[in-house]
Amino acid sequence: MNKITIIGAGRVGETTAQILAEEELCREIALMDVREGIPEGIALDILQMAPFFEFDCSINGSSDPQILRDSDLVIVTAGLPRKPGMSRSDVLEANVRIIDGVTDQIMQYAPDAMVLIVSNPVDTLTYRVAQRTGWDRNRIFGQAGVLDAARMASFIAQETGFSALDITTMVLGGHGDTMVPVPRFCTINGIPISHFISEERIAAIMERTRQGGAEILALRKNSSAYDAPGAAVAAMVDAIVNNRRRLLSCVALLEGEYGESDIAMGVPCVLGERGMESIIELDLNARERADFDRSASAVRADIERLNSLSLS
Ligand SMILES: NC(=O)c1ccc[n+]([C@@H]2O[C@H](COP(=O)([O-])OP(=O)(O)OC[C@H]3O[C@@H](n4cnc5c(N)ncnc54)[C@H](O)[C@@H]3O)[C@@H](O)[C@H]2O)c1
Ligand SMILES: O=C(O)C[C@H](O)C(=O)O
Repeated sequence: MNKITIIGAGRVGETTAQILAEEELCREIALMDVREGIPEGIALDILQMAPFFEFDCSINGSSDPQILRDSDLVIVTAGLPRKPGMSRSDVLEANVRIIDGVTDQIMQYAPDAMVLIVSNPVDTLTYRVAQRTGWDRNRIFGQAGVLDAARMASFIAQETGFSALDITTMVLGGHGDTMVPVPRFCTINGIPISHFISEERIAAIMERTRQGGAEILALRKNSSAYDAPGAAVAAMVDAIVNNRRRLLSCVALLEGEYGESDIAMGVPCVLGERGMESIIELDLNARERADFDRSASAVRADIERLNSLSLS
């Protein structure tokens, strides 16, 4: 891939840029932020890591949206993070106004790009970008399940003492308190986690996963998570850039899959060079289905709130 632009040079944007550079996932990284000087400063700082990490891609920053020109992929991390005690939905109203402006800039300067949304509430904002652009849904998708699955895998690694490398997890639904970790699809080198962990402890890990973002927010106080989120975004970029066709939980616009439409939420997707290439429909059991439906209702409530706002 030639050029990736990150809109929002805050904590998640900066961490993502660092990892993209270290892993040399494209030839050119651009950072854009409304805070003048900040994106330029971050770009210069990351560039000076090049001799240590041995990369030679270019990194530039600007507050001018023209920096978006020629982007193959745009990553959106612009917007407010929640504060302790808030839900991700509490920043919807502030962030949709930011996301609308950013979407218009992407449509003007990078009309052929794919767009990866990170800003919260990520399901509703991915839906919003899809609606506003009208672009094919393979080009518009969000990051949530890759991070949530990594959190669950790290908790399972702590619980069992096994390497996180061997742990595969799956988290579906909206990226909120109703997210749906699916233990039936969680394994340690192919062996179901129920072989190693009691039902009671699995339930505790599922709940800790649902609260994974809030746990970090409570500890960090002035900031929500950004290290693992940056790594999760980079993993998605790697799947696209290298056309790996990885099966990852992504926020995708549903068109009848899982019995849902006119909504975006976390489902297993194939991620490759064309972006969100397809959605895998799993045969959920009654319990999983009920949890998925509950999560869809929570996302739908946010979409209804979004639709009731007077926005241009
Ligand atoms: N989906 C996920 O898994 C996930 C994970 C972590 C964070 N997030 C979300 O990502 C967002 C960013 O989090 P953060 O910790 O980096 O916040 P932050 O405050 O550190 O950074 C946000 C940046 O956005 C910039 N910004 C605001 N309006 C802009 C605009 N119109 N154009 C360009 N830049 C603009 C701000 O100046 C700031 O630098 C939050 O909404 C947060 O909740 C999502
Ligand atoms: O918790 C948050 O608000 C940020 C992000 O969604 C996360 O899960 O870390």
